[in-house]
Amino acid sequence: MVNRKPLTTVKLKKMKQDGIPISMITAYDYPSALLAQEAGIDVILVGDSLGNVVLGYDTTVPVTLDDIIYHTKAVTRAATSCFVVADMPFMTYHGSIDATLGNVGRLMREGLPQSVKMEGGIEIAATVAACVQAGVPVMGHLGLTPQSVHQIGGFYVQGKNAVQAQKLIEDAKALEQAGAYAIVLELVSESLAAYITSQISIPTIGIGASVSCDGQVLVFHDLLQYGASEEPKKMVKTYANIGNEIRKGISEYVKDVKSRQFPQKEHVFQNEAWRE
Ligand SMILES: Nc1nc(=O)c2c([nH]1)NC[C@@H]1CN(c3ccc(C(=O)N[C@@H](CCC(=O)O)C(=O)O)cc3)CN21
Ligand SMILES: CC(C)C(=O)C(=O)O
Ligand SMILES: [Mg+2]
Repeated sequence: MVNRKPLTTVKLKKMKQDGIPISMITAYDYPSALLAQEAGIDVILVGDSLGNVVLGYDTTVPVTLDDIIYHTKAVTRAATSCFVVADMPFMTYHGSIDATLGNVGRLMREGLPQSVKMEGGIEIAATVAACVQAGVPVMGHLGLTPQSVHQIGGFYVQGKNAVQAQKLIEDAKALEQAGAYAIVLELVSESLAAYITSQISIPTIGIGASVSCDGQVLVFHDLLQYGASEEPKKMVKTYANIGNEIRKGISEYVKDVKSRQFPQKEHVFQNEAWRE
């Protein structure tokens, strides 16, 4: 059982200075958050990837603020010492500052995470600054930003030419300037991730962005092979195959039910008094 003092944005920034890598994983419910915490994870992300891995959508676009609040509530009931970040869903932080602060406020009050995450750079810098001024820590997210998949045209490596790379570098600096305390870097080359990491004082947390980042994040269902039996993406290392374990367990159960091998005497209550 892990029992540590709660992590804070201040400590996360100090981890970069001290060269201590930040471990981050997504989780979407009570048991997964509890297991991640017991395993010693630093940061839990209630990612909008729940649209893919929990709700069965093709993209994160259909995920709503209510979806994220519902799952964040479950995660924060379990995560008492991990730092919990919740994704702001598609288009919930692109209206007026008032509307954005209303959405951020609902998520913070109802879901009780320590922080929110937003995709984008210079375009959302003023929004990030407004949230930080309101007392809400914001994690940025650059590189492949899945909420913009229809604009990008697919889930591709980002920052491949000088113009795109320069934009990413400026985005990272703008987020730092706006008061973000960390930035997820998704699907960028090793050298570009290393350069961005060296140019800002806040930690970068990579996914498909090399070991040069200050931390790493993966989707729970990807690293544990929990769910659709598809080829793992290049950026994923699978550490367990719980999908196989679950399939095996359930098929044994089905076999036992069909052959009347379950339940056995030990699973059943005996009482004759009702006859009298
Ligand atoms: N299960 C899951 N894992 C994720 O990491 C994830 C989601 N869902 N949903 C939201 C976004 C989408 N993400 C994705 C989706 C696809 C690739 C992918 O197919 N990447 C290719 C590289 C393509 C290229 O070479 O440009 C790969 O082979 O890894 C990567 C990240 C990351 N996020
Ligand atoms: C892939 C991570 C960074 C994310 O944004 C998510 O899980 O939604
Ligand atoms: Mg996300």
